[in-house]
Amino acid sequence: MRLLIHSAKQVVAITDQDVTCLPGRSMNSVVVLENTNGGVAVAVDDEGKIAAVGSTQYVRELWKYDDFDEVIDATGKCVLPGFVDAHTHPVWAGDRLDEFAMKLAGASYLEIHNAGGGIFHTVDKTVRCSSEELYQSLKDRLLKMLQAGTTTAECKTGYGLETDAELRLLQVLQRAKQQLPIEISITYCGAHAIPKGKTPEEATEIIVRDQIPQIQILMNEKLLPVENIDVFCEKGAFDTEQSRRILQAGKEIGLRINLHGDELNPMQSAEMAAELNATAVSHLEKVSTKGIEVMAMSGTVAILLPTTAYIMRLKPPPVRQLIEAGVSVALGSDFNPNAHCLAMPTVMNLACVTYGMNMPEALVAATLNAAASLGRGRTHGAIQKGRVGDLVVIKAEKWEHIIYQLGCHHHLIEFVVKYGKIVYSSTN
Ligand SMILES: N=CN[C@@H](CCC(=O)O)C(=O)O
Ligand SMILES: [Zn+2]
Repeated sequence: MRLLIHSAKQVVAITDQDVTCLPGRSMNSVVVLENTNGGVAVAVDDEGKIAAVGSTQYVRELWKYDDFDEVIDATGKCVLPGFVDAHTHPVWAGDRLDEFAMKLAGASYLEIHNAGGGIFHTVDKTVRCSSEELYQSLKDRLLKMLQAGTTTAECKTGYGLETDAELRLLQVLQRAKQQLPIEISITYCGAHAIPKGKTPEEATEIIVRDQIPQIQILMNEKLLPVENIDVFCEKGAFDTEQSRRILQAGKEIGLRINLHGDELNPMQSAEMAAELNATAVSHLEKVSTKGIEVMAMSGTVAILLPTTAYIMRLKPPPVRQLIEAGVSVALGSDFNPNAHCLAMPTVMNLACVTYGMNMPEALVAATLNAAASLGRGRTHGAIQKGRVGDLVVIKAEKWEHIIYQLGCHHHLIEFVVKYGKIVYSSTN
């Protein structure tokens, strides 16, 4: 056996049902295991899967301490599932500190983007950088995410745009997937902006006729493990019909659809996504009532990104309406040069304070529902027998402290565990 955590004050299982997500109002409560006689334990087997969860007494009847490679005494502490970050853009060079100052002075995101800054600025810096430099900065960011409790992250390309540049970013992500202890779900986001000198139609054509077929060849040869396809469906980027074409082409080569939609303008992205049976749509500040209804029917996960809305001072998405309609809501950090946040505890706090979510809803959104947005709702995001042993141990007697103590996750998180292996310890 790989790992035993015993005597915990609380183990937040999230659910005790056989489910792959918690939609709508069912997000409102999480299953928390407590036991006044010796606390609660979690055992992880040699394959990194949870073998048992229950009272310490019960788990100790099944195995002896000596049966485990590692044992953690969690007396007075809480165990949560590793966080799943449903939306990140982690491979890029340069920063956008100047633009942060411009936005503070009143410039809008689209004004900066349309003037050739924003994503274009980052693309310029990224394409000049070597793959080794890109990998080193990616590694640094992903390890910081891990230290903040994220054990699985969705990671997008999108700062290459041209075919070779996008393929290079996919390769950098693949190296990270092979070499780092954080689990990565790779998303191809070649349709992140219209490359300079091209029309949206030309850019769409290149993606559909050139980029996607090249990715398909590499996937077939098992050289690139891409999972999702993304498009920035927005005025000034790809319109809804161009987005539909690109996403459909991605779906045809076996990618899950996971797009940026209805963020700055109502684009009917949610309606289009539901028609294509998309796995997830991110942002949704401007989603329509019809869009919410059809997302609930198609089971498309709504990935909300409170850091972006906070930094850009956007009106929040209709979170309560999404939840009341029965949509599964997930959270992502949206880590990118515009929203420089790597920590899901901060994201959960923002979701509660700025989006009016309660703490169980925020935790479900950062664990099980985020896992569902990456096709991992059966295996990740909860502490249940048979699921992956991805765990966070915090130094607090109630799990809610990880949300409540804004900016203090470094002081709270004692261990981060991936597949039953301790991959971060605050004492080392
Ligand atoms: N909207 C598009 N993509 C990012 C921003 C990327 C950037 O500004 O570099 C987002 O999700 O917020
Ligand atoms: Zn994004």
